[in-house]
Amino acid sequence: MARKPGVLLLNLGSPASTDVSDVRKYLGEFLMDGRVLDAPKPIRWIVVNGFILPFRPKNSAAAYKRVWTDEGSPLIVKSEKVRELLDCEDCPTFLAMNYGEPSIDQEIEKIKKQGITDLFLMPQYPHYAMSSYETVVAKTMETLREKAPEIQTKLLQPFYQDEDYLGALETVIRPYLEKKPDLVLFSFHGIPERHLRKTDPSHAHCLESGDCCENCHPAHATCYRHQCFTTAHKTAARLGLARDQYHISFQSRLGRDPWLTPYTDKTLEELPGKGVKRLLVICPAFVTDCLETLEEISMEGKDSFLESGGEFFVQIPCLNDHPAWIDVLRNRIDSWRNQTVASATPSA
Ligand SMILES: C=CC1=C(C)c2cc3[nH]c(cc4nc(cc5[nH]c(cc1n2)c(C)c5CCC(=O)O)C(CCC(=O)O)=C4C)c(C)c3C=C
Ligand SMILES: [Fe+2]
Ligand SMILES: [Fe+2]
Repeated sequence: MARKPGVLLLNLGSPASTDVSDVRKYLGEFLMDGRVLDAPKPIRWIVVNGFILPFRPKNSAAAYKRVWTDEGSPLIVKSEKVRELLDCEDCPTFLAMNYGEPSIDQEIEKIKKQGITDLFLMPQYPHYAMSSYETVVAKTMETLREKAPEIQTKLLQPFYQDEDYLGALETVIRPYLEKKPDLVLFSFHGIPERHLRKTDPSHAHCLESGDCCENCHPAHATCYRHQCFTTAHKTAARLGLARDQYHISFQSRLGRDPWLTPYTDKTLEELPGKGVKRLLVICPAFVTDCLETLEEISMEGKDSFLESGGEFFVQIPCLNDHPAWIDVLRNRIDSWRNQTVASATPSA
């Protein structure tokens, strides 16, 4: 039977609009995900509906309004551009979001209708976290099992130390070093410390000592903290940055539980007092600019750094549709296609 390959890009998703009601619907779907808020379902329901949804949607909607474009959510618009650039007739590319639209469900329907036999799943998350990579993969695999079990799949692994991804980051960051920063801050999306312990298969390694996530350990196949450190250290090495020329922090904390530290918001307030006046910030956990980079860092973070005595602040854009990143994705797709065709061709 003739094989028909296709690609499915996966990301987190945005509300349908900046209306408070749409933001509430989106946050409800997002936060009722048991891999995001991992309390038992009835408790999660009470926390989400009793304590978060009555208040947060109004503030989040205001934040989304600050970054929303005429075409829609930056995350969706930029992801769609990437999809268009990768799309081709003999290997169509689809885009689905874990929450909101385009949904995984509707895209898998489309994929099925187009007769795709082999699907390359490409989660746009460089690092493994149960609240990002794991949840989008779990939902996609469940949907495929239910709607299209006949489709063969291949899954892109977390690419936090892939030399091509690091090379693309280097290409994007390097021109900004001409601005002579005092420091480069690598700010990653945070996660609760509890999640790190849960995804440690040994249940005895991560966060057990200060440098546990810096060392080699089998637990690191699913250790978000180790993977973020690795991305930062390897990118810094490519850029020729010494250890005192860059800093690593974690942003976007939600709730009162301890999350990975140091926190980006506190770091931005403290750095000017430590003599850092000129700062570059890069957010490598996001391949696509979104609310958390464009509002939390470029607006809120910048204001806070400058108000604390900083003099120069630039947030380096995410990889988005940069040609260096599109090349990386296209190469991954091409090598998968070559392997798929080769494995489908009977040997003589
Ligand atoms: C980079 C990977 C991400 C991880 C890990 C992650 C964990 C995580 N997030 C929340 C809560 C929220 N995140 C929100 C927005 C958001 N988060 C990511 C990525 C990761 N989240 C992205 C790409 C975005 C932006 C979406 C966009 O539309 O631009 C939000 C919504 C906005 C807000 O109200 O602040 C919430 C809420 C938790 C609790 C969590 C880990 C447990
Ligand atoms: Fe998030
Ligand atoms: Fe670890």
